[in-house]
Amino acid sequence: MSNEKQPIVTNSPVPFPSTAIAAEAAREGEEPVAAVPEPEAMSRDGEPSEIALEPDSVSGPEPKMRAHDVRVFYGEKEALKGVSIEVHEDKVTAFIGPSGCGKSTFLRCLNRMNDTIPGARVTGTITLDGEDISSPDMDVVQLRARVGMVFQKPNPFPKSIFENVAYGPRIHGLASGKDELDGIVEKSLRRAGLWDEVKDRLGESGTALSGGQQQRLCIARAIAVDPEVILMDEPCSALDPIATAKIEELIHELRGRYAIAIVTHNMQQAARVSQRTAFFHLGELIEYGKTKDIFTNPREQRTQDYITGRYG
Ligand SMILES: Nc1ncnc2c1ncn2[C@@H]1O[C@H](COP(=O)(O)OP(=O)(O)OP(=O)(O)O)[C@@H](O)[C@H]1O
Repeated sequence: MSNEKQPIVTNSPVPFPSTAIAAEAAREGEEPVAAVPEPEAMSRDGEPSEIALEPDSVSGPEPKMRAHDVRVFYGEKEALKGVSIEVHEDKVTAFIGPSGCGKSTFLRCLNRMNDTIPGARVTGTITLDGEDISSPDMDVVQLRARVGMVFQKPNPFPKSIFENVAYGPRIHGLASGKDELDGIVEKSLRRAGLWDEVKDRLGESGTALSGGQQQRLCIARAIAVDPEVILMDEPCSALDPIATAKIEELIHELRGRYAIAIVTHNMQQAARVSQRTAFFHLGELIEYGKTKDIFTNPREQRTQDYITGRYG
């Protein structure tokens, strides 16, 4: 068999239902490609790519979030070098690339989590529904409710399952009374695919759940404040294959209700769950496009090398 351009979408180590997700991901993509390559993207022969588009030339529906020329500095070091990309409401966008290429750094830009890192400085523009998230008018607490985050390691509060989910709606004043709060907790746990497993033990500690359940609890916690975007930073890397499959299935179900961006080291996972993929390398966005195209017909040699396992 030829070694070239092996599509990896069929190479799933995780059983059904993720296989079904992969099939859908592979079918996905009749709409125009919202490709926004890094402006300096080079083609395989080293010439500037003819198909590189300026970010503003992208057609199609207005993205939920748009990043333009985003740079991140940790002290003097430029960790992210002018990234322009879009996150769409009805799509899962995967960020892939070798360790240290800036995936998590970029993800954190989308809800200003880098503000919490001493010495980190972000330039460029990121909009949410057209509104600059760095503007003085943007309340960062509200922003992080609208753009929620799920981390690599499940991090439930050391509180009850109920309180883990109720905490956010309570501090954001989303429920006018106990019944409404109960309703939000149930709805969020249902959407996170956890309700049936925990409905009889809501008073137990969230930390007593299995790793996969904890991660779904963290997703329920993010959902409870009614976000528009959910950012996931390697949400399955601490989970076994069965728990991973459940999270992937959940991502599939949540798509459409929330814009989702996911950082993953696992290319099969990116292929299974996403409709758009962005490949980062050494702080640059090398290529961004339909997941199917990135994995079966990448434009850039560096993408091809990465997805075929030549480095990373
Ligand atoms: N808090 C920080 N302070 C200083 N440098 C940092 C910090 N966080 C990340 N970096 C550096 O920024 C670069 C990008 O890191 P980042 O964690 O975003 O990459 P990544 O692609 O998510 O990596 P991984 O896949 O290993 O998690 C790396 O060189 C990293 O060392």
